[in-house]
Amino acid sequence: MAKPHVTMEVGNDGVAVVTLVNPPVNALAIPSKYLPLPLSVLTINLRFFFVIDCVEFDGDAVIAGLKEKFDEATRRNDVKALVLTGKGGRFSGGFDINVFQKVHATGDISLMPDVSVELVVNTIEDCKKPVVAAVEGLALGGGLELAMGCHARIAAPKTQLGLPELTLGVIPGFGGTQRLPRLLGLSKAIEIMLFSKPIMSEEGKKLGLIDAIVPSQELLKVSRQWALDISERRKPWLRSLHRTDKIGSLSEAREVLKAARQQAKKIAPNVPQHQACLDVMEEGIIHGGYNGVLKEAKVFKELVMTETSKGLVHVFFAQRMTSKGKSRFQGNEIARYDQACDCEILEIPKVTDVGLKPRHIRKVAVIGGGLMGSGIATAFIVSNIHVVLKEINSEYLQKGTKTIEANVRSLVTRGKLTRDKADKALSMLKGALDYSDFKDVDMVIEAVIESVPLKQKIFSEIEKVCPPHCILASNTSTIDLNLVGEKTSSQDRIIGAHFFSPAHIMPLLEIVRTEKTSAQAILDLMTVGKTIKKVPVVVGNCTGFAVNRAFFPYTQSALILVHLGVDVFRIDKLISSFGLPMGPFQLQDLSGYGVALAVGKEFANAFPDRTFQSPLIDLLVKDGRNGKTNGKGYYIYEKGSKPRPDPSVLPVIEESRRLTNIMPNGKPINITDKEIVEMILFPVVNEACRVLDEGVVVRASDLDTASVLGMSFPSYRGGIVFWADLVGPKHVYDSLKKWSQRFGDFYKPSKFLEERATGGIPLSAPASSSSGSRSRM
Ligand SMILES: C[C@H](O)CC(=O)SCCNC(=O)CCNC(=O)[C@H](O)C(C)(C)COP(=O)(O)OP(=O)(O)OC[C@H]1O[C@@H](n2cnc3c(N)ncnc32)[C@H](O)[C@@H]1OP(=O)(O)O
Repeated sequence: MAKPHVTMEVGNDGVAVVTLVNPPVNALAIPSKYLPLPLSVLTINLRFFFVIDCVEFDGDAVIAGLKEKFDEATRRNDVKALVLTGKGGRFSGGFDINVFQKVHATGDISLMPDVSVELVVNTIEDCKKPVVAAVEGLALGGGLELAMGCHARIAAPKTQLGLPELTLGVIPGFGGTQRLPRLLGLSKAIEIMLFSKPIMSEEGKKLGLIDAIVPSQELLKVSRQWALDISERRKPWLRSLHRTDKIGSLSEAREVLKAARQQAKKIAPNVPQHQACLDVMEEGIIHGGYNGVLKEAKVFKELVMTETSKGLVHVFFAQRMTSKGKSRFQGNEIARYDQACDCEILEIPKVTDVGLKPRHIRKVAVIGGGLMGSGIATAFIVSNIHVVLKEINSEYLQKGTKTIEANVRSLVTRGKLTRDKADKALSMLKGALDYSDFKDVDMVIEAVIESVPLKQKIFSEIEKVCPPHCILASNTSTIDLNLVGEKTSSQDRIIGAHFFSPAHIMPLLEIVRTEKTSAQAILDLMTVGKTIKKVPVVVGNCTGFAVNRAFFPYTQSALILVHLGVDVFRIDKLISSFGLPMGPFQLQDLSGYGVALAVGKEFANAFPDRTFQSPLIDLLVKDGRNGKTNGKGYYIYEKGSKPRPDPSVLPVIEESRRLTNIMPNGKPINITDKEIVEMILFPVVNEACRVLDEGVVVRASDLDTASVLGMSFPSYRGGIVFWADLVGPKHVYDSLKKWSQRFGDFYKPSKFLEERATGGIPLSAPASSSSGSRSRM
């Protein structure tokens, strides 16, 4: 892998073209002065046992290279003007996020370079010669900020422009909070930054961020000419930071900021970067752009060190790690460093490390057109993959087809799909009432109800009608796949493709392998999973797999608390305040009591020592409640209004409490808000420890990704294992131990947790850090 660098070519026209070279996204890397020696951290958990072995490379990084080339161009008499661009059709994906990770690992903020004044203001914006940015593909974060420091921006069509820094727990740090409002107005700038929503160059042109859009092949030619035109005063020489024309009056700006602060409180109540971003913008409006830049740099550095940034940066890399064969070196604990490619090899054991090539999946059959089946079918057709949807009668088939049409329409309404693409997608769907269309499918995904005999029947039928290469997948969320495939002789083709509802929207795809599933089937499903824009996480076979298994104690513990006398609505409110989209009882209303009962039964069979038997759901059903489906559960659901707590559910809960009779001395327990949250989430951590111990996931960060994408665990907390490590395994262990003595074995700490907590080892440390781990991979 070539080292990140910057090139400069000076043409006969007197224009120096300065090019960022750091594939794949031309991230703005810093001199690797303090980079750790890769091998020193390979088996050590990066976040907790970081060892710094300094090695000095010189002059190879993008930021240092940029300064050097600009200085040279300024000095040279044959250079009249400059064009800044990126190699490989992508301008820049921004500042190198690996540096954040290193700062988090070492706690050394001095690794962050001071770029915003020295490079963007002094070197680029105040350059004695005009500078034009030639932008293509994407200009995100620091990439767009460099472009905004230039005196004009020429873009290729459909270039993505955005400042997504808030998704990493920081704010733009190269002057973006100051220049974006000055270029396109305060309201639009706030929208782009607060929602981290990129715009296309076409919109950028309308708003004034982009000066011209030209075809890709003319980008450099036009940019060179534009730069010469500025130098010869045929075009204006504009410094963004000096502009005020789009900001409006101070009182108008304050009104806009006030409204944005209210909105930020709603959309991001638990994180600091949204309010900080608005404060920094306000500083620039009141005291001028340069002071804004200074405050931005200070706040940026403070935010980098927050737990929010640590969590979000962890999630950024964890998501990209789930299925990667190779990756640039990041010091990941699970990886093997490969000197030949100067990268690390992140393997899915016995899948990505055995030299297989993925096969192309062209046609998929989905069995069952219910909520899950129709969502899955939608995900495939919108990614240009043919789907045969099979149902048992024409009424169900019609219902399934209608749901798919509605799904596709909703994607159009939300701007995720054009009308043309929607029509094309729907033309790729075919309904079927028998197996005649299955003879040339590459994969079948069964998505019928959770019934072992029914699934066994279906799998023995499809084994006969599908071609021998066809992958036979089940969307079961809990049932052992060995059972599903028991009546077939195709165990090597049987695999779990566990989507999360709504399947066309939720990004997680749990790929469940049994001991017999072939590596080829796993690789193919991983590959097609990425094609349909899912994040595939390969997991081992056990009841509930990784996500549902780790999270089954979530509802269980909430139920225990209710039966100990804690109010359901208090629990839901606290869990929402913690950052999950809703509490466990509203979730039960939403997913339906039938699902809760069926899934509960599976877990009770598999883990009888840690299930809590409660009559509550039966009592709710007897009381005419079915959750959201009939508008009445713990909450009342009415069209057009938010769910409202239903006080009439309280006598039903009282009856359930009377029957279980677990309140100490018959009295509700006294408990703090913090303890409620911990009593619900620490059992999840405990189960996650068992999942890690049994090797159900390849690496701890996969469970973090799965918890964020499958359970909507707040990404700014980094995922369930990451969060537990921040809270401290010792605290989790001590609390569970205390509760187990008071409330029973449900809370008993697992062996893995005990070992890690007492040994002072993070839960995310690799298996070799503690003894006795088994693997299901
Ligand atoms: C001071 C400044 O204000 C602070 C900043 O600039 S912070 C950075 C702001 N920029 C961002 O947040 C952009 C983050 N990146 C992305 O959103 C996406 O990667 C992308 C839209 C650029 C490309 O997406 P896509 O084509 O799907 O490829 P994706 O797999 O995500 O990325 C390709 C590789 O580039 C890496 N990468 C992307 N952006 C990166 C960045 N800014 N720094 C370091 N690596 C980056 C990814 O980690 C991945 O590496 P890998 O192949 O070794 O795993």
